[in-house]
Amino acid sequence: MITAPDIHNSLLKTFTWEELSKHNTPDDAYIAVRGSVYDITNFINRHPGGEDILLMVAGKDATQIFETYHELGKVDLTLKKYYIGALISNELPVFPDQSDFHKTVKKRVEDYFRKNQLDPKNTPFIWIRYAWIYGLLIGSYYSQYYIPFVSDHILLQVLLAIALGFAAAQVGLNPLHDASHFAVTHNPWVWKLLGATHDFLNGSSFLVWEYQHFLGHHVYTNIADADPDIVTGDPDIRRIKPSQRWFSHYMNQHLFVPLIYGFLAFKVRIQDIFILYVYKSNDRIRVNQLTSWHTFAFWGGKAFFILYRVLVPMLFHSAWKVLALLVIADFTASYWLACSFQANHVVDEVEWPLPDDSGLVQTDWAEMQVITTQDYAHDSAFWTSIVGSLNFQAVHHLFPQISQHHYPLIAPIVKETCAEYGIRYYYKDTFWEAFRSHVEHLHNMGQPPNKLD
Ligand code: HEM
Repeated sequence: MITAPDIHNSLLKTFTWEELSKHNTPDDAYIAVRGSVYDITNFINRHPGGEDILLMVAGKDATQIFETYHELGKVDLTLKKYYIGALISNELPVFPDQSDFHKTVKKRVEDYFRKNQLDPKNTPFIWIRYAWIYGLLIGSYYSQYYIPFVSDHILLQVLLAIALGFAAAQVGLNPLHDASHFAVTHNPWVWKLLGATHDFLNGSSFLVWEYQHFLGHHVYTNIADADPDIVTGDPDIRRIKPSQRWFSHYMNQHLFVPLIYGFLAFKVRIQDIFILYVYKSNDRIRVNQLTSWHTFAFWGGKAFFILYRVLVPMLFHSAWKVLALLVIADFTASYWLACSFQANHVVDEVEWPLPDDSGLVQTDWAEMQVITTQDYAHDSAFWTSIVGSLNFQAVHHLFPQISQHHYPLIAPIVKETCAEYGIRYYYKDTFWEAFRSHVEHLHNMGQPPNKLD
């Protein structure tokens, strides 16, 4: 754990979170870790994990991210060199010092890779998976519109649109997701390029996903007003967390809410623009200045998506047909993604932690990752391969920096350590049971609160 260097108290410079937030550019970058502030401006372009990561966390408290993405204590001495003062207030919830469970599970998993001489991020199998995903996407797109026999039969086109939607979801669940956690190779350029395939092939921003998922959801899982995945209005279309006010239209939400998940992909493409250019924030997660690469990938991706999915096909087919096939593919991708995300966290069994009045979450961060998560179907190679290993969600939340290919190998270590420390591990035997518990959760959250008391 990082502690402030031994400096006389009178020399200690202090920063509020608002002051910290102003130091968020490449020429002036501070971060906070465990209540200490560090000026990392001169380290940014020397960071072995690449510049982009540090530019996203600049001006923020990066405690959990810093501790997750480095081996236990390995880079603490490097960080200490940049110490400049203490953080005296917090923008978002903070967590207690790492518990014994947290340190033990991390050490055991790190030892496992050392002992077996395995590289946590490199495995040839993942490239085979990426190859069939990109192959399916390009093949189903091309044959749907440009191979004469196929493109003359609407039924075949519809089937290929479904295959295209499935492949688009797989891009999200695999290369995009792996790259956003730096879990494939040690090369920041590989992460950048794989991430950009989401911009160009799916029309959705890798950068916005990073802010939402890597900086938001993974740090503040299921914490209301901090986890961007569970942001809701008041009232909203759905009630998913106990802290939300109840309105009568939630009564039958379990019947209609799953139907609207089909609009996810469309919503995200539009929302991206507002997050980066209008609000400059993804709910409570502030967005920093964009690099020229990010600007290129964002606008280049949107333009290429419209070109290859709408304008070029319209040269060969009627507009209504192109739009109908786009909607079919989008609905397939959206349902696939939404259903697998919801089955992991928005379910009855898991916890919905809230910070106390001082902003402190009472549970250790790693323990919180386990108790806010539901796993399923660990024994099914089929489900593991088609949900991008998200059925090992607890392992993924504790060790997002490790290749998904290794999750089945380290899951027993995580489960045993949880059992040893008395930490509940929520598990369902099948995906369908896990998804059913999402629908049950919607049903229960839809009832007037005192009816369930
Ligand atoms: C807080 C956000 C940060 C994240 C998400 C992050 C992420 C990473 C990642 C992914 C790597 C591994 C690259 C690889 O796969 O080989 C890495 C390596 C490294 N990072 Fe960071 N980093 C962060 C901040 C920092 C800071 C502030 C410092 C020090 C001032 C630092 C020092 C290092 C060092 C020394 C390494 C090499 C470690 C090794 O050899 O194993 N990082 N970081």
